[in-house]
Amino acid sequence: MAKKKATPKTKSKKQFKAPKLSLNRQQRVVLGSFLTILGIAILIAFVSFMFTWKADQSIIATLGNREAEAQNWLSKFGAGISHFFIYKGFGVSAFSIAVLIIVSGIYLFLDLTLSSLKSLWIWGILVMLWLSVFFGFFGKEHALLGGTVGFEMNDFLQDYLGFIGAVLLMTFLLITYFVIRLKITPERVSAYFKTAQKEMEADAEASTATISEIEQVEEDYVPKEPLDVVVEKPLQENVNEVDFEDSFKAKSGVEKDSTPSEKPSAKEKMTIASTTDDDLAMEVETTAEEEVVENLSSKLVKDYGEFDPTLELGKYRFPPIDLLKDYNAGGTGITIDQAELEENKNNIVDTLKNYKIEIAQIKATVGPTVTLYEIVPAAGVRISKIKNLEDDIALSLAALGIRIIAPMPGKGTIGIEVPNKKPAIVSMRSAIASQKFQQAEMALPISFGKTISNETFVVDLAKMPHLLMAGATGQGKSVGLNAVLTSLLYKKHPAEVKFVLVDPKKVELTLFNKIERHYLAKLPDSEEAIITDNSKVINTLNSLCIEMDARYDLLKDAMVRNLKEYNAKFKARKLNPENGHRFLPYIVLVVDEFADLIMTAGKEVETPIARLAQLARAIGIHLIIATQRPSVNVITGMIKANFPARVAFRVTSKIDSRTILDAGGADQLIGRGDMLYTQGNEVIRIQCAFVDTPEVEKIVDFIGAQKAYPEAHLLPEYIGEDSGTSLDIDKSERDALFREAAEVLVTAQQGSASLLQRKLKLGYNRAGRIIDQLEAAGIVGPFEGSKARQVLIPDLIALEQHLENE
Ligand SMILES: Nc1ncnc2c1ncn2[C@@H]1O[C@H](COP(=O)(O)OP(=O)(O)OP(=O)(O)O)[C@@H](O)[C@H]1O
Repeated sequence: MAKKKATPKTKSKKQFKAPKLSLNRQQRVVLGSFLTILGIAILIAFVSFMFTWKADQSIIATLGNREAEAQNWLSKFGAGISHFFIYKGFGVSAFSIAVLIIVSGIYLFLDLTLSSLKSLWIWGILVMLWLSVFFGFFGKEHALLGGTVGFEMNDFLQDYLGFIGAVLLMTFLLITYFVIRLKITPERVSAYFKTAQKEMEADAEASTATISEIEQVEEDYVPKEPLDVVVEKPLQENVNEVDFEDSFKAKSGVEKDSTPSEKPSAKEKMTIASTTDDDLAMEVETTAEEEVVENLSSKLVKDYGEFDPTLELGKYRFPPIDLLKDYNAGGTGITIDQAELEENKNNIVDTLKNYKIEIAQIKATVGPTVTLYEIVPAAGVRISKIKNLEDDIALSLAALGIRIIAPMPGKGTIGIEVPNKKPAIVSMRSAIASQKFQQAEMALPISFGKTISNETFVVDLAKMPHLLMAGATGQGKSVGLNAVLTSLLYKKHPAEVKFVLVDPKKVELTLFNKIERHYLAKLPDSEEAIITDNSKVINTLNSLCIEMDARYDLLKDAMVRNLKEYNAKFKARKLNPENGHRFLPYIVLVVDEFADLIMTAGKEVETPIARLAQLARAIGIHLIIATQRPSVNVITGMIKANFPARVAFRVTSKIDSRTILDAGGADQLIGRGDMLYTQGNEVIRIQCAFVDTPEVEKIVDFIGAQKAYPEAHLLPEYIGEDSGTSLDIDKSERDALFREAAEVLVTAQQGSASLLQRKLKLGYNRAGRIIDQLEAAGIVGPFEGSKARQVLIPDLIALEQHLENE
């Protein structure tokens, strides 16, 4: 069955894609109406020609003459065209040309599938030629029947084959037509007669049968039930696969609904057929069921092509590479300084010798910022001994940022990384232009920079699936974030990825405001897409959780396991948008300064972040969280467990390095984009690609100047627990302790629920309720994360007045 399906699919694709692509809907309507009207005109002319051809014969030669008068209903045009097609052409069979033109026009006008149209034309013209030649037999008596072409062709055949030969050839062509076009085979003909005969017999029996006889007949059919399964199976398949297309749903619905009434007759037919003729049973099945299954999504794909999510911004152009600066253009690329290499090598060998460590071999790899010296110690030297000498070796090399990797994973050597005296800047331009990035077949490719061996380091954010970034201030974190965002902007269409940007520092990510309507996602009620207010972060995170749940429901409904499969199915038009299905872009949440967020909102932020991190990988929501302070109260166990991919820029202490990487080393980096990356086990040293603010600005300007969506991608609305309650609170429903509570807060000038709990000895819920009532009364300000609310009344006297004036 699968084979069967594949063949017509590819065939039809080849045949009918071209006309689909060349005309848009308006052009189709115009062309369609033109053809329909032209066809009708020709038809009228042809009909008229049947009566007026003799009268118009004389003016055919002088059609250009305005004075000449034609009898044809369509005057000279009608006379001319009819003369050409009927008299000179194919005789009466030329009528089929008019019909074909009308049908083509209707097809275009109604935007019907062109596949059947093409075969209609081919067969129509063949039939016309055959008829024309056939009528050519009578050409001498009736010139109009076969037309000149028909007569001449017939004459030609007769010259070579004789009359009998020509008749036999024409008969053979007729048989071929019946067999190929109408699929009439001897078996079908005999089967048809047999069925007709049986039906007639059954009718006759039924008319004479008594009620008991009918019951008897029904019982007779019971043993043949298994045949039902054969009939029903395709129907079930149909439902599984379809789910999506409403039109199909409607169709299958009709079929299902009609099953009770129609099925018995089908069953009857099958039963009769199976006892007499197996071939008939086959015919019934395939024509009724297969058609529908085949039609489902493939019909839509055939007609409209695969769904293209980028179509709305079809003219979108990706930013050109020239917007990025080439920092190495002036020759500041990686230079191999032989003297420096030699000096470092000697230093390493000498230092190790001082500690009685003999080296068998040493090899250097020069990277952009550091050079890796790989040493193979002489036999019998313990690795831990070298590792312990890390600081001593660093001292004797007089360099900051020495890192010892003992042993090098998978190499059997010990690595000593020594910073270069003249580090090279790795430009974002080179990272983006690299073949590795350009050819990356990844969902969300990120070009981080270059490894020690000068290879561009490209990873897939979708596989990470979340990224934690840490580094002390000024070590390259913001540049790193920009490198991530730039990578995605260079590789992903606005329809494919959306960013949710959280920037409490208010300056780092504001640049991206310009691409709000292209790439950003926001809450429906918020003005700015970039979130700078911590209290709004909570709503956004919860909204992302809602989006996550909604996406899981869609995936479940579509019976797929992840976003990639879902979108592939959607593109193949197997999911019906009317059932809520839509193309799902990846969502990348970027939080700059996570520490700040945790400090102000604590658990309220941590819980949704952890939930998203745990569950969102399959549905295409990926988190990137950056922090200056990688302390354990910021990067909690729960967060760490769900962020296997980590990036560490230089941090100030070994403890911080351990918190972020579960290993030391980040404290020994040299800064300026020198970073360590891990995705579980191996730690890789990378020089982060450098992208400066003006470069990012150029990119967002370039994108921002292009046609955009009407608004930013909207996330689902989240109604926070605290919002909306305040204004509805009725005065009469105020708590008995309302006044006392107001006095406590005004006296303390601190709007906190816990203060009320302590002073009035209340439970948490009641204190919370009173706070809401106080907010509604305008005594305390709105909720501000974990900070206490502002008290809006300065003292008790003012409170008295405020309450009296209410
Ligand atoms: N990959 C890099 N290559 C070269 N220089 C870099 C790189 N990354 C950062 N720098 C240098 O370090 C400076 C500070 O970088 P950046 O602004 O990214 O630090 P930061 O960690 O974000 O600091 P803060 O946390 O205070 O925002 C940059 O202005 C730049 O001069």
